[in-house]
Amino acid sequence: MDNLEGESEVIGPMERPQEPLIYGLPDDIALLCLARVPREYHTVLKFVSRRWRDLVHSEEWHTCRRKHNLDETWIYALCRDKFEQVCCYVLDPSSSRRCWKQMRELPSRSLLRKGVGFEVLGKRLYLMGGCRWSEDATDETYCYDAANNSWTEANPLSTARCYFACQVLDQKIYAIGGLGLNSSVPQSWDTFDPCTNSWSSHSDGNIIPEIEDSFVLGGKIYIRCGRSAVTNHVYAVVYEPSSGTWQHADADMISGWQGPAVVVDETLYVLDESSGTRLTMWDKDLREWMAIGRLSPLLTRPPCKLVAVGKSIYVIGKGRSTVVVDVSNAGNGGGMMYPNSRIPKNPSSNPTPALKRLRFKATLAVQKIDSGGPFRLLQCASKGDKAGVIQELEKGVEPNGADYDRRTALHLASSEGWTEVVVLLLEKGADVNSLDRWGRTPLSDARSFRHHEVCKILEARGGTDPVGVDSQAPCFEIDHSEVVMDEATLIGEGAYGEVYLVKWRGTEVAAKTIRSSIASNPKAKNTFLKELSLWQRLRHPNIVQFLGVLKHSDRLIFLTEYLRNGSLYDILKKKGRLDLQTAISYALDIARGMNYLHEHKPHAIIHRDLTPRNVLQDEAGRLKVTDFGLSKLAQEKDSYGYKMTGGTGSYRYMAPEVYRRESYGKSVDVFSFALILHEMLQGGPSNRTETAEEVADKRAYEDSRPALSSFIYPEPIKMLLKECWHKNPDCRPTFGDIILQLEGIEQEFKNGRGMTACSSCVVL
Ligand SMILES: Nc1ncnc2c1ncn2[C@@H]1O[C@H](COP(=O)(O)OP(=O)(O)OP(=O)(O)O)[C@@H](O)[C@H]1O
Repeated sequence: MDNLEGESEVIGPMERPQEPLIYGLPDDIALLCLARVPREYHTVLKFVSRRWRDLVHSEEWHTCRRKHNLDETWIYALCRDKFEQVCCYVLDPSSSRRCWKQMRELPSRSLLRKGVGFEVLGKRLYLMGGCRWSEDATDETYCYDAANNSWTEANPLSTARCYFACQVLDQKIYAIGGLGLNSSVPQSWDTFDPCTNSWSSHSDGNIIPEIEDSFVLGGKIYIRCGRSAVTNHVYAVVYEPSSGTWQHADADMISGWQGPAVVVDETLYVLDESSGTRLTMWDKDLREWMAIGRLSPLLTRPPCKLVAVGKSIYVIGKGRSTVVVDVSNAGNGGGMMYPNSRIPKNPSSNPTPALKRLRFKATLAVQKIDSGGPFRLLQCASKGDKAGVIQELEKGVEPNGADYDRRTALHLASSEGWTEVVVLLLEKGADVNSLDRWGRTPLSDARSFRHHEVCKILEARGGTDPVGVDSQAPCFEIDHSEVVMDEATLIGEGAYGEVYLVKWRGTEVAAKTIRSSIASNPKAKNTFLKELSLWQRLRHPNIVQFLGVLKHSDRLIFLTEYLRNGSLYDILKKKGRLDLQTAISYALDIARGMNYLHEHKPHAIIHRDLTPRNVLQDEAGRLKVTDFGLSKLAQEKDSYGYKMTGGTGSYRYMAPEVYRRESYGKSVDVFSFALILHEMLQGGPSNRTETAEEVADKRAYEDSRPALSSFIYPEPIKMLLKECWHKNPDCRPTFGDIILQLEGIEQEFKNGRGMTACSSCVVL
């Protein structure tokens, strides 16, 4: 607007008549058309012309959008990063690619402040007051205009304050109580009127100190201080605008205000975080608090903040973990409540310190060692990064999963780099040079993973490494004479060649033969051997174990462990649809194996070709992932003269970005995983009438996804699938997240409540 006025002074409307917004349309109609453009595209509009830019910045634009119900609510979250600096994130709840995005520039002076006030008024965001250890409370106020995406210094608060409450009532900002430069600040409040662009100050002895939470209900502001640790009493007061005074609030209503509160449609909701996270609602007619439901501790990361948008409550916890609950669908009764959706956290942020995870694993290992029983290490590895789960486990809930003997535990700990667990196991008598069945010692494992700390510990205790595997080492070679190839039984055929069941030193193993079109091409053979040497360093219960390459063979043949039950493809073909519990348990197996690959150091291993054919089952029923990394070769089909995707149908599981030949990352495997989980519950692939390539094409260019019938897919599984096959790769969860979600669902199932799927929610 300033620019527009300034410009008209120089040029003048008489000299150059203003161009219409859209040629051939009167401006008022053009404005109505343009105002319909969603907010995420406003930046694009601004680049069209100066007039359009000024229009998007103008109050007229804002008023027009509001008048026609076109205005959109975005959520802003003020956070503190690991360097204790203030940072602000924004979320567009209506976007199909919902993700928290960081706002670039914040006023530099407020970056290190604490106790800053933060409030939204119309299209403006206000950052008020705050203090630092080296700076008293300030009255500085900054204003962010969402329309032109810029911060400006605004009129300062009447009173310098920090750690105060902020609310908006009757289009005015209230900055209430907190701490300041003198003792009267906690009993005072300032109001900001945008019409006069000024602050005014007031005081009232009833305002409580140390305000912990606030909300506006029925045209009144409620504030409460922390609960008394002795009496558990909640103390709150309410502001009556008619008299301009603060009075004691309704005791019954306030009694349930035990956590962060939010108002939806003039109804008060509170998230009680005292044990787990429970959503409750104040029924003003019955004058009592009603339990709405519990949110899984796997999904929420307290302490949380609540924000209401329409009928949805956004529960935003640590690390901006966000779940959305639609209160019109939430039902009540206090049972487990599944959020309507979940906003994936920013993939780049992982605030959990590694040490915490390590300690947690060690704790469990100690428990198991002391009780003389076997160990359960893997579950700790995958669960350790969620505070909620740690608490749950510490309360004595056993993780489900496999037990490990001391030797296997030591091998696992060495390859995972669990220093403390390695020390514990050695102290408790584990053999430092115990060989696994592939002839490797814990030191071989630690070296191949470059876990230097673990290597030092093992070397100091006499650890040796007979295999001598390091990153440059060639593939472990197996003497041809040790393998009985004459009695080989053909068990399958894939893109690279045939697979045989053979005996190696008396043990049944799978021998994979590689087509001569690859083996005779030195470059291809080299790449292949490199991939195999990476595979040989991996060991995980959900990864098929690589054994070695046959030495002096005229063909390229490598051996892996033999999985008697065949592939998941065979299982689904034979059994059809799996029951929910089996599907979840299988999905967990795959996710754990994949998580191990994705967390591989120094570089993540991307499978690229995760399909039911590449998931095999052992005799005990456990699923293992195989053939990762090898698909890199298959993509270069022209040079090697063979084709990965057509025959085995990998196109059906291909992420859109791979099909479109765009750059891609780990999340391509998450996409494939979703289709496998979908298939397990459905009994086979969807769109069977179409060719695999047609299916992939539609997924890539028409965003088509398999149907999710409510009769088959319970709500939490639907949610998970939608997240995993999200068209934006950045919005897909990691396998670590997937494991947590699946474990939560599995736990609910095991608790005996079962799941009844219905169209809108899951009743547990
Ligand atoms: N280690 C194994 N133990 C038991 N059966 C196996 C093993 N490896 C492979 N198979 C069987 O052999 C079949 C062919 O395997 P292979 O890995 O060569 O091809 P694929 O996975 O079916 O297809 P692609 O090569 O395109 O990934 C599998 O479907 C499976 O039934």
